[in-house]
Amino acid sequence: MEATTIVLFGATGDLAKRKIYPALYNLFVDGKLPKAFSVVGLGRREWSDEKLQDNVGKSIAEFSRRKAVSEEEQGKLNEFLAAFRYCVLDVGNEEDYKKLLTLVENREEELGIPQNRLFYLSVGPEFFETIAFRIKSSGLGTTKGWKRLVIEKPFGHDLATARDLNEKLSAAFSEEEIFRIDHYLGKPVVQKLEMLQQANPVLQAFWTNRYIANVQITANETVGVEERAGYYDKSGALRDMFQNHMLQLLMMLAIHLPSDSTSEDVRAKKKGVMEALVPLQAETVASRIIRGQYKDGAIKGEPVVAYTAEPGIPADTRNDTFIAGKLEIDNYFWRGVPVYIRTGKRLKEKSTRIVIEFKEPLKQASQAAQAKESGIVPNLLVFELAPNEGITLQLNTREPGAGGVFKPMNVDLHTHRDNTAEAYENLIHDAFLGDSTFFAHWDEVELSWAWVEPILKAFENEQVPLRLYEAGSYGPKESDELLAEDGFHWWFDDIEGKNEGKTQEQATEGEETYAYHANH
Ligand SMILES: NC(=O)C1=CN([C@@H]2O[C@H](COP(=O)(O)OP(=O)(O)OC[C@H]3O[C@@H](n4cnc5c(N)ncnc54)[C@H](OP(=O)(O)O)[C@@H]3O)[C@@H](O)[C@H]2O)C=CC1
Ligand SMILES: O=C1O[C@H](COP(=O)(O)O)[C@@H](O)[C@H](O)[C@H]1O
Repeated sequence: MEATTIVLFGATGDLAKRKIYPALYNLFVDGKLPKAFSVVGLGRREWSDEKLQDNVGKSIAEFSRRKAVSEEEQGKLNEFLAAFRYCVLDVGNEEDYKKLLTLVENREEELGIPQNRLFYLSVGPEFFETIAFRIKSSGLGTTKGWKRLVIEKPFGHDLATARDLNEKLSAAFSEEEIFRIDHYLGKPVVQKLEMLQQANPVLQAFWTNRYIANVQITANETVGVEERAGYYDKSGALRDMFQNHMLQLLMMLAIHLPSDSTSEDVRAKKKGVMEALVPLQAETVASRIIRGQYKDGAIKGEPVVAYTAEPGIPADTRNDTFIAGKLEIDNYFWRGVPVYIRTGKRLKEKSTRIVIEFKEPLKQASQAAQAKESGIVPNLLVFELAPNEGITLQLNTREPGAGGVFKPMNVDLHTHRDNTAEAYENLIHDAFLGDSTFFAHWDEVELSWAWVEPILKAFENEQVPLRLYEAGSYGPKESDELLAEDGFHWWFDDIEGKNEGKTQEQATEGEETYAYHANH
């Protein structure tokens, strides 16, 4: 891996503290950073190099999956911290960039490394354009090595602003140099989706409308708006989660990849999925999309306030904290397979998963009824992203002497091993390598915004009712009805509450299956 200087805008901020420093440290310990690297942290705060190093050390102690406990580990940590320098910079101040350029060049000279520069924008989106412009105008972007831009979400507020931002970034960086982070693409199970398909012809063969009855993508959260009222009330679940993370999961799931696929192939296929996604019309939005907002309620026995009573949220806000939708992909593989997506805040449990429900082989009504009677459930392929990670295939089995009654049995295809790399580690490592497979290409971002545009308009024009749901529930009942109309239901919702407060693992302890609500 080539020697690199990371220029980190937003080095004093929350994301750097919670995600970026721990990720860099774990990569360093794993020997996955370049042998020679340097980090130049930036912010307006009057910090010194030592103050930054001290804060990075604290962030690792608090947030890293690896801690520096032993003397040897402490030595390694000190070696890591020695790579950090700090520079006070206000993004709008041209003079500050000159100072920064001098510092970066001096460091490159000191370490004897080429001018490979990775600019990481961990700042608010209002600064993205200015920074890209200043990187160019100050000469920071004129390197004898390579340059890359890693950029956090949100990428635009709608289609027009996203296009505008992209145009401005393109004046300073080419598409190949822009790495748009969508941290869901860094999640280990999501990265396995690609590999599983490529390496297993049997899965490829079943990945079609011939065998699949429906797909369900869920990202339920228990947290509310947290400290981000200002951002979230202008964003809502649609912009915050659906336009990016949820549609990225859909793309990753729906692509068909031959075993020798390249990064370009993956991106071309993802673009193809977005192009095949049946657009919603103003008249169809209300029948396909459920918009929700949480009322007060209780989560794991603790009372929580309504969204409108959260600090910093206007009492009359119509913002969406929940969204569910029914989508269709009109291509050879997926035509006729409904894809249901839901995500929301203040729901009963944290659960992020993709469920592929396979068709029932028994076609006749009498046989289907008989199958139900005897306990047969559909085959499911489940990708569990959170709170635990795992990939499971649910099959039916019958023990001798059990009165002919079937019961579900799980085949574990992958289980989480402790201390594996986290999303940010995977993504930052790829950015060092220049591998953009798991970053969002502009085409995908543009098509995603274009697809959600009618929903944004319909919300604005109040064409979709705002359904209030109790905090601690699974969202508005209309979200269940969306599936019920097609004869389906959301898998694994713990509606009877028998797994209240338990992790999925605890919930399934001693059971042969984790299909603990399969009979819903
Ligand atoms: N936090 C998170 O979990 C996530 C964050 N993101 C995204 O990451 C980005 C950063 O978020 P987060 O770290 O939470 O934000 P914070 O508000 O915690 O940090 C903002 C950073 O920007 C710096 N900054 C603000 N104004 C200026 C300025 N005029 N000139 C120079 N630096 C400035 C601040 O430094 P100083 O105050 O010293 O100037 C600080 O380091 C955002 O785009 C956010 O949407 C994405 C996913 C998750
Ligand atoms: O990007 C975001 O993601 C988090 C959820 O991420 P996860 O990895 O915990 O599933 C969400 O809480 C936040 O609102 C959103 O901005």
